[in-house]
Amino acid sequence: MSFETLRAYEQTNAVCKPFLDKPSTGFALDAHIKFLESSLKPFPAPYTVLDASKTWIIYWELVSLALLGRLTDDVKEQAVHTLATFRGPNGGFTNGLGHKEHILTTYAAVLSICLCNNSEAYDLIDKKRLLDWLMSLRNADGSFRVHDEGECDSRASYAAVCIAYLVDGVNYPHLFDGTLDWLLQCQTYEGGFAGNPGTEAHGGYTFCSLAAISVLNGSSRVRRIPLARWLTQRQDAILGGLSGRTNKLVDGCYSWWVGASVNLFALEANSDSDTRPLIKSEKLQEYIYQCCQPATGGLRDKPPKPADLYHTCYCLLGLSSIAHNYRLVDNRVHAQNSSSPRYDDYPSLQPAHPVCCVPVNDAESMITHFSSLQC
Ligand SMILES: CC(C)=CCC/C(C)=C/CC/C(C)=C/COP(=O)(O)OP(=O)(O)O
Ligand SMILES: [Zn+2]
Repeated sequence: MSFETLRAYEQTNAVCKPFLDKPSTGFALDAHIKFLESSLKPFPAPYTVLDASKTWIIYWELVSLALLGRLTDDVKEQAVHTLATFRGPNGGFTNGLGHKEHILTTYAAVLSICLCNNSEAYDLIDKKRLLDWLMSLRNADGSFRVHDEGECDSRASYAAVCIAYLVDGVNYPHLFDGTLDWLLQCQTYEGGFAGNPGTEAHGGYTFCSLAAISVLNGSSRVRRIPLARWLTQRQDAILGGLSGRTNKLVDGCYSWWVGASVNLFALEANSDSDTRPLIKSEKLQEYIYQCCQPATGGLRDKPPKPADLYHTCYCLLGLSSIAHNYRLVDNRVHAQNSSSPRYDDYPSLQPAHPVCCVPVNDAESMITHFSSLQC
C-alpha cells in the first residue's frame, strides 16, 4: 500500500468512526422521501453538469421512489413524456436533441420504462429496432461498444444483456455469440472482474460481468473460490462499508455493485459450504445508516460528502439486497425477506432484481409483456 493510499484510508477511518460511534439512527425513511420529492421539481432534476445523463437522473429518481413504494402515476406520466422525446432514429435512446444513441443511456431509459410498468411506457420501445441496434454494437469477439465507434467494456455487454433480457430478446439470432466467453476472460488473477480482459478488477465491472454471465447461463464457468475471496475482501473490517477495489476506500454505492454481486454469487451456489455469507450484512447496514444518511435526507458515498441521486439509488438498492434472499425457479428470480435483524426498519423496501436493478415485480411484468410480442 502506498503512503498516499494509507493516508487516505486513515483519513476516511478518522472521519467515519465518530459517525459509527453515535447511537444508531435507523433508516431515515421520511427524510429520504422529502429529498426525493424535492428533486422532482422540475422533472428530471436539472443538474447542468449531468446534461448528458438525463435518462440516468430519471432512472435514479424512479427506482429510489419505487424501492420506497412511493412512485406515483403522476411521476410515471412525466417520465414517459420526457423519455418519448429521447427516442433515437435506430431504436436506442438519447439524452435529448443533439445527443447520440448510447447503450448506457438506453439501459437507463429501458429500466425507467420498466419502472413505469404500464403499456404507455412499454410502447416507447420498438423491440425489433432495439435488438437490431444492439446487434450493430456487437464486436466480432462477442463484446459490445457503447455506441458506434464508442469504447468497449463489460458495462456495455451487461447493458446489452439486461436490455435484451427485459424485452425477452436474449435469443435474438447471434446477438450474444461469444459474449459469455469474452466476459469470462474479464475475471482477473484477484478473483473479481475487470472492464476488459487484462485490466483491474472492480466492483462495478464485477456486478456487470456476473449479472450478464448469470443471464447467459455461464455461472458454472466462473472461478468461484478467488471470486468469493475477492468479494469478502471488499468489506472494511472496521467500518463495515464496501470498497470497489483493492486498496481503495469504502463508498455507499458499492453496497449495491458488490452487495448484488454477493447475491448473484449466492444465487448460483450449489453446496452448503458455498452459501456461507461472504459479507457481514449487519455491519454493512450500520455503515449505510450511520455514515451514508446525512440529516438533509438522501444517501451518500461517505461523510462529509452531500447526498446525491446516484448514491441514493445505489445505497437503497444495497439495503434492499441485504434485506432479501433470492432463489431461481425456472430461470426466474424469486425474493423473500432475509433474516436481517433490522429489516423492520424499512419494511416497505421492495426486493430488487439482482440482474436488472429494479424491483423484481417490475422486471417480471416487463418480461411477461414483451414475451407476448413477436419481433
Ligand atoms: C451499468 C453500469 C453503468 C455500471 C457501472 C459500474 C461501475 C460503477 C463501474 C465503475 C467504474 C470505475 C473503474 C470506477 C472507479 O472510480 P473511482 O476511481 O472514482 O472509484 P474507486 O476509488 O471506488 O475505485
Ligand atoms: Zn460511489
